[in-house]
Amino acid sequence: MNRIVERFAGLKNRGQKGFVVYIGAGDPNLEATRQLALAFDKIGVDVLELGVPFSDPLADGLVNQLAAQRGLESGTTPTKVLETIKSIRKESKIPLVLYIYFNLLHRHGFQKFIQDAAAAGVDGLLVLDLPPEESENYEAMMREAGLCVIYLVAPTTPDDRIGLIVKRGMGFIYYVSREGVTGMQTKVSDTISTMTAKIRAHTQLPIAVGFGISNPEQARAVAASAEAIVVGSAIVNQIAQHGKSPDLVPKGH
Ligand SMILES: O=P(O)(O)OC[C@@H](O)[C@@H](O)c1c[nH]c2ccccc12
Repeated sequence: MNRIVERFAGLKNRGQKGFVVYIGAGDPNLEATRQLALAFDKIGVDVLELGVPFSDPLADGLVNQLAAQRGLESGTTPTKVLETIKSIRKESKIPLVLYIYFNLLHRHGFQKFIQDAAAAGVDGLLVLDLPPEESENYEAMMREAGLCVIYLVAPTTPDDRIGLIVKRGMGFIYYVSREGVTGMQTKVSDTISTMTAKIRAHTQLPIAVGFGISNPEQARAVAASAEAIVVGSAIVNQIAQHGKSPDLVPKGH
C-alpha cells in the first residue's frame, strides 16, 4: 500500500491528527535534507513534503523562496533530489511528497520523472502549477506508478470545482487556509472549518490544512477541523537561521 494512504489509515484508527512538514530540498545542502528527513521521521512527523528548488516559485512567500534559492545555490537538481530520497529510503519509511513546478518536470521528461520518483521511493507528487483541468494524462501516469496525486483547494475555489478536484485527488486533499503565498502569520483564518466541511461533502479523503501555521496554539486550532496540519515556513525559517551549524538538526525539531 502507498505509504501516505497507510499513514492516514493508521492515524484514523488511533484517533490521532497528522503532522505534515514542508522543507526545501537541498537547503542548505542535500546531506542536511537527508539528516533532517531521518530526524523528522524519528520524532514522528507523519508526512514530509520536499520542495524541489526552482528559480520562479510563484506560489511561495519570501521564506520558501529563499530556501529555493539556497537549494539552487547548493547545486540541487531534480535528479539529485531523487538520489537523496533513495538514500533516505535505506533508513526510513517516512511518507514523502515532492512539490515540483511543471517546468522542471517538463525538462526532465514527465513520464521519466514519475518512474524515477516512484523507483526512488517517493509516495506522492504535488505539481504546483498544473491545474487539474489540464492534468488528466499526467494523473494517469502517476496513478499507474503508484504515486498519490495531491491537489490543492483554496478559499476561493468554487464549490463545483472543489467537487471536480477532490474526486481526482489521492492520499489527502491539501486545503490552503488563505489566499496569497506561503508564509507565517499572526492569526489563522476563521473560514477553515466552513471550507473543510464543504470539502468533506465531496470526499472521504483526509484533509491536511496549511499556510500560516507557526505555533502550537494555531496548530491545535486548525487541527480541530482537519485530519492533519502542515507547517512549512516556520521550520524553513529555523533552517535559514541555523544553516550549516552542527546544531541544525536538533534546532529543526
Ligand atoms: O509555509 P507555511 O505557511 O507554513 O505553509 C506550508 C507551505 O509552506 C508548504 O506546504 C508549501 C510550500 N510551497 C507551497 C506551494 C503551494 C502550496 C503549499 C506550499
